[in-house]
Amino acid sequence: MSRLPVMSSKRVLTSSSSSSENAQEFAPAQKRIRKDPDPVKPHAAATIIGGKRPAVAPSRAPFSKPARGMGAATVAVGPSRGKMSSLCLLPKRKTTVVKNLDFCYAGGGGTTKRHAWDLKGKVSDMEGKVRNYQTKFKSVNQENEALRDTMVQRQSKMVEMEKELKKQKSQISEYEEELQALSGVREELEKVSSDKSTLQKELSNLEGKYKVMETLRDSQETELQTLKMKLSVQESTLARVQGTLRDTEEEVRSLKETVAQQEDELHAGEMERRRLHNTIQELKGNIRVFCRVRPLVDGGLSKHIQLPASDVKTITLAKTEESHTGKTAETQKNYIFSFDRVFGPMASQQEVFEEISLLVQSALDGYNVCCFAYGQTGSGKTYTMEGAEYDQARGVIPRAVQQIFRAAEKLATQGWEFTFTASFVEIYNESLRDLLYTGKASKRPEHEIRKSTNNEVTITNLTYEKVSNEDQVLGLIALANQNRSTAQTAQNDRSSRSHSVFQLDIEGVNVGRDVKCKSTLCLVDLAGSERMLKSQSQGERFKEMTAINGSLSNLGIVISALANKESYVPYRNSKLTYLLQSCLGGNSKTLMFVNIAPESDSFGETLNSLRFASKVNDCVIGTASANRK
Ligand SMILES: Nc1ncnc2c1ncn2[C@@H]1O[C@H](COP(=O)(O)OP(=O)(O)OP(=O)(O)O)[C@@H](O)[C@H]1O
Repeated sequence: MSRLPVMSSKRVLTSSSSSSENAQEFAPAQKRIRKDPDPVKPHAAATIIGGKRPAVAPSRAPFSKPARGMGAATVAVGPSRGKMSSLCLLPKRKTTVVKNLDFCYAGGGGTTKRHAWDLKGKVSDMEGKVRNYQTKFKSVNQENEALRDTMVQRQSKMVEMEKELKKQKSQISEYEEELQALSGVREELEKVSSDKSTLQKELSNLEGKYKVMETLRDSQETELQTLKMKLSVQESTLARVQGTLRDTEEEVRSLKETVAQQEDELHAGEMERRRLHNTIQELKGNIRVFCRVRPLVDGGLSKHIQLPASDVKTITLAKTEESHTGKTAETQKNYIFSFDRVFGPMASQQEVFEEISLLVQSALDGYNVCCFAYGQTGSGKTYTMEGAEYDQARGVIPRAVQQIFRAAEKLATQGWEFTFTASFVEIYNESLRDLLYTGKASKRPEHEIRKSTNNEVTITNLTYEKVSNEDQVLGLIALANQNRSTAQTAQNDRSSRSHSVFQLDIEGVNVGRDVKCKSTLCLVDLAGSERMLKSQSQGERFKEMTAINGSLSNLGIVISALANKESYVPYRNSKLTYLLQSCLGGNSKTLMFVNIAPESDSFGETLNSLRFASKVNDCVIGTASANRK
């Protein structure tokens, strides 16, 4: 900070001013000193003759010319040369000396002119002149001494001034250094100044922005005020709503409690319904037989089948025989059969299904259910099980599937979750064929029936398709029919001579109640049951008939063994009974349709079918228990 420019500048100015003063005072002296080395030769100065020279001018010199005017005076006795030199140092003094000399000379000349003979007088004049000169010389010497003193003083002053000059010079160099340093400072200053201008620009920009921000802030403050007002309104609304919410929450809580209570009741009711439903089914019999009479092709009524209007459980098969004796015209033999339900030719698909829908419900409740259609070819088995395309003609399988998915949806509201797996298999000549197979015909795999340790029956390499809705199942049924018709083209009436088994595995779980159930709904369209005389059947047809008759009669034997609670039930004797094993055992509900063809020429087969069905109907399968955990 000691190098503040202003202060330094002042110092410089002060010094230079004093220096200049000194210089002014000193300069002339210096000039004079420089001229001095050449001793002044006083031009027109008097030639001073030393003391050695005769004090009297040569006698030859005429008195008429005693002085030379402005020319050099010849002085008889004068100061030494050195003293004269000293005198000549100062021009002014020189002038004075010259004047004096002139005066001296003129004084000599101013004396009264003596006669040539007045030598005494002349000597006296000359002596007077000498005395004058001596006096003058003394005064000049004194003056010279004074001048010398002055010169010495001046010289010492000059030395001082030189010292001062030296000092000033060093000061000047210091100042110059300082100035140089200051030039760096100036650069810095310039930089600082440029920075300053940049900063000023930035500042002005920022000020502009600040103004914008201020405007924005003002508008936002206004907005904030508006929002605060709105907020206060909202807060009061919120407080009101919160009050309402608290009330509502309280209400919801009590409603939830009610709902939970009702759910408990509902679940208990559902379980009770299942129990009662099962009781009813058991009372109805775990194996039930429904008889269904197909209408005649021309729509008329069959004469040999009688269905009493008041009784829906009886069917009478009447046969008129001629008397052997011929005395009476005709004798009529009636075969009366009772079943759980007999459907006449006018019974609709809906009517038939209503009777079995209770069993379908049992399947969802966790009971194995098996429903199969038995009867001669063309008696209406497929119509009963599958029906036709249009809605009212839909058979048991599509209706059962629809009922199951709808019921599952309803049970989902009570916490039940169901998974369904469908399979469709054909048994032809005691071999299994996957009706849901979609691969190449040449790569059709072989199938075997396997029974697991927990008595679950499965078929190897069979397609088990996970389904979650009715349409998916209908798609699979269509695929199965396509597969069957392909096989049928190769072999006439093959579908009549094979059993088709549709199985829907149902698994239900109610996590909330920790309840599970598992069951299988098995819907079977059996092969035609007509007997053929061995003599009339040959080759492949004979083999087919043997297989069909074998499996159907074994079905009868199995049912009979179950009814008699025999220790050994020959399930393995045929593929059909082995496959239906879990649906025919104690833990199952079985429904058999016996389909009747009304034509007179089918009388024998009808009688056989009714006898077979009657035998099944007499069986009471052990009390079923639901597959629950
Ligand atoms: N209750 C019924 N009402 C109207 N038509 C029926 C009825 N039952 C069967 N039919 C018709 O009779 C014909 C033969 O029926 P269906 O094919 O169901 O017999 P099936 O016993 O299945 O024969 P197959 O053993 O050859 O398969 C079909 O045209 C079918 O539409």
